[in-house]
Amino acid sequence: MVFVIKIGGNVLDDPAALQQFLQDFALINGPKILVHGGGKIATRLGDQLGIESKYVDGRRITDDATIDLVTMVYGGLVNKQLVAQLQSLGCNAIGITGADGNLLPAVKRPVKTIDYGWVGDVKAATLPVDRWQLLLDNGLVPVLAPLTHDGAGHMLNTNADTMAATIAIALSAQYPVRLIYCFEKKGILEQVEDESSVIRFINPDLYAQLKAEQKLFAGILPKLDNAFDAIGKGVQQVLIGHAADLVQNTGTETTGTLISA
Ligand SMILES: Nc1ncnc2c1ncn2[C@@H]1O[C@H](COP(=O)(O)OP(=O)(O)O)[C@@H](O)[C@H]1O
Ligand SMILES: CC(=O)N[C@@H](CCC(=O)OP(=O)(O)O)C(=O)O
Repeated sequence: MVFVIKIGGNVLDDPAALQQFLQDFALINGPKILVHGGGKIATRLGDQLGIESKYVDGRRITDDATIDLVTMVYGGLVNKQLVAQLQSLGCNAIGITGADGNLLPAVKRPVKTIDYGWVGDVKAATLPVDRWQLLLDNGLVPVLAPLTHDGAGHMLNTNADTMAATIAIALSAQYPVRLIYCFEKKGILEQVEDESSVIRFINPDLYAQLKAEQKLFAGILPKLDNAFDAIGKGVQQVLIGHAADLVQNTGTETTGTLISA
């Protein structure tokens, strides 16, 4: 089993929660990949530099100044701090973006009604699975920043949830894969303020119902879209759960919200 694990911005921004998560991640046996976000940190550093953050449908509008900002923040600061922390825990992390080794080819999102700027779209079919296998077979643990490139010399800002789903889909042709989205809540919650209201299993019908009841909003919507896309394209299991529950969620008795084929 390969674990593709995504860690989101709220946990990255909480040093104690992050330290616990990385300790747990380091202990997972077998091949694993960590995909990280960092939107919240980029927004804060952008504010300090006078670069305003604008989002449409959960995707950051990425102009010239913003692509430089996120390349520095995601590809530099966040990625390398994660690698250093994992190395200190005995985990042989190798920090990369989708541009490195052309591991995650992308195209610049075409302008339709909205111009997202330097934002990348990725497709599982273009992923060089054999090159990922080279890393995994040699015991390296890829730590992937949410950046790709356009093949014409530009970096592209790319949603971390979508990158994790895309990698999981591509690898699922070769391995059983569990995709785990770790964030700061116990799972998809029936009532967002009530951590005891975890919905243990979700399918497209329940998703549509919860959406109609307006029980889901903001970042959880694209996360679920990515999760269902992954299941529809061959990933065996997707788990959405708390970063602090990672150990349990890599076992057989999971907690959090499970979506399975
Ligand atoms: N029903 C729900 N259950 C859990 N989270 C929800 C729900 N509805 C909305 N959310 C929001 O979705 C957010 C998670 O999405 P996002 O901020 O994009 O996470 P991350 O940055 O970790 O990927 C939660 O912090 C929460 O505020
Ligand atoms: C295109 C796009 O929106 N990219 C995201 C990439 C970071 C990310 O996904 O971070 P979280 O998972 O922490 O939200 C952004 O810049 O916010």
